[in-house]
Amino acid sequence: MAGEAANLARFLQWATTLGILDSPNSTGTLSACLGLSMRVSHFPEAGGRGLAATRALTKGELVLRVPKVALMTSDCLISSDRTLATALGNFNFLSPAQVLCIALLNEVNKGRSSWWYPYLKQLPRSYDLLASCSQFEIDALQIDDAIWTAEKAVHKSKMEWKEATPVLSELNFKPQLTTFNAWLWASATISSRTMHISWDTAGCLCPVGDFFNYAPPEEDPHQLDKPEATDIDSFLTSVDEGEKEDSSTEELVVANADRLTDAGYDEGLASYCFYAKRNYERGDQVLLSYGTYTNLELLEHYGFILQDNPNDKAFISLESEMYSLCSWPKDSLYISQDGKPSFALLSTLRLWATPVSKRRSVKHIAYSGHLISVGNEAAVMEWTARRCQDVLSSCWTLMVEDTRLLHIIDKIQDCNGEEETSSQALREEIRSFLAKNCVTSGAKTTRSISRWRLAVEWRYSYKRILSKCISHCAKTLDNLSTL
Ligand SMILES: C[S@@+](CC[C@H](N)C(=O)[O-])C[C@H]1O[C@@H](n2cnc3c(N)ncnc32)[C@H](O)[C@@H]1O
Repeated sequence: MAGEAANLARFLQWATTLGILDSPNSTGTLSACLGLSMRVSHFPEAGGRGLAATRALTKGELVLRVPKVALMTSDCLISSDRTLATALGNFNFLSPAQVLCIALLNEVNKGRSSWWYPYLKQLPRSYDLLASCSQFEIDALQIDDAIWTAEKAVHKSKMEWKEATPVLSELNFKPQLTTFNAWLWASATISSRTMHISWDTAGCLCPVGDFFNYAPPEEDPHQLDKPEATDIDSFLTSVDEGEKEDSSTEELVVANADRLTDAGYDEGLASYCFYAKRNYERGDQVLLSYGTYTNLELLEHYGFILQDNPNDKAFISLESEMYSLCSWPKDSLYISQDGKPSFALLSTLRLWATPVSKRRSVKHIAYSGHLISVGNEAAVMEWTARRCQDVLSSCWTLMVEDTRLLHIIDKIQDCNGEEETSSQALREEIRSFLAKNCVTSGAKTTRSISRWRLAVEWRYSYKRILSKCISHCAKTLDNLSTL
């Protein structure tokens, strides 16, 4: 801990000399890069190390400026290292992210002699991104879609590492920096800490700017959802309105493409600039929205999830005919965090539940988000609830068991020993974890427990969405039965 504090102090001093500054109005030489608007603090429940406001901050205010010279980019690392430039020159098939990974490891390999040493020293030692998960941790996700995503992430990392291996050898790195674990560390650093820049898709590492923890964007103006039309008023309206233009799917696809951020590189100021996304009181954690992410995406790219993520979604497998019926993109067919089917999913299900011969004539109603008929709506709700229930039943633990398991994992983390449980499924899962981890070192086990916990938390949050959806369907069916 003392070492960590010393590393942080040295890093902040270094950052100050580079002109990183948390006040846009200060002039002259400052003794510290932070303190005027924010300070480094610890938020155990919301990201660990982060930035706290040292005064009231106003929404839109510039709270941090990181000059270009302090941004770690592939360009700057390569241009200052001829050996690296030559080695990379022989392997021009590598992606920008692979190049940045290699350049980052190259700096780590230099140790104290790296100009970036103070920055490198205070980076996290390990991460909990999906790509770092063992098969046990992946299986703990329980849901096929998530397991597939995690296995794909591991596979992708392995492939990228293998492709990069000849360059790592050519650069004569210390053996421990050529391993897959070292690669995972570098790629997780890049995935979870880089900021967008227009001149390199790999982004840049932004000292101090990468201390901001995440909060989801307040609202997502690009959501595909439209107002729901499940009630009888909108049903009647839709019948009165008659034929309407189909909603433009193209527009919706384009709308989902760009991400929201409250930071960006400012050419005029030649700095990366961070703005307060809302008003903050002194002591509040100052947060940044890295973008709009589901919990699975947060886990994949950043290694954490949010208990209450307004952008979380559950994807359920649909009949193949459903995908071909609709022109919405696949990723718009989901159940939202509140348990309601997305606009596109509901429209698709309504069309699918219509007899084939009638689909053409009701397509415009379905695509404008309106209920087609009471019978159709009831069929849609019954199908949706059944599909959600099937997924829940296919999981080897119930939600209540997941909650219990989280409690047990906390006890294991606190070294309080074993907890009794009457659930056979939980006993199996705990036994399997202990069997796989008893031979590994303490630090490794701690990481593994933390990733196992994340997987259980994730599956619980997914099941909660499905269970909310079942309640939503039951409520809608109830309302329909009174019509
Ligand atoms: C850009 S860094 C933020 C600073 C980081 N906490 C640090 O100590 O350097 C992003 C990482 O912080 C953590 N993080 C950020 N926001 C979080 C949140 N709301 N909840 C939990 N962890 C969070 C995750 O580990 C994520 O990968």
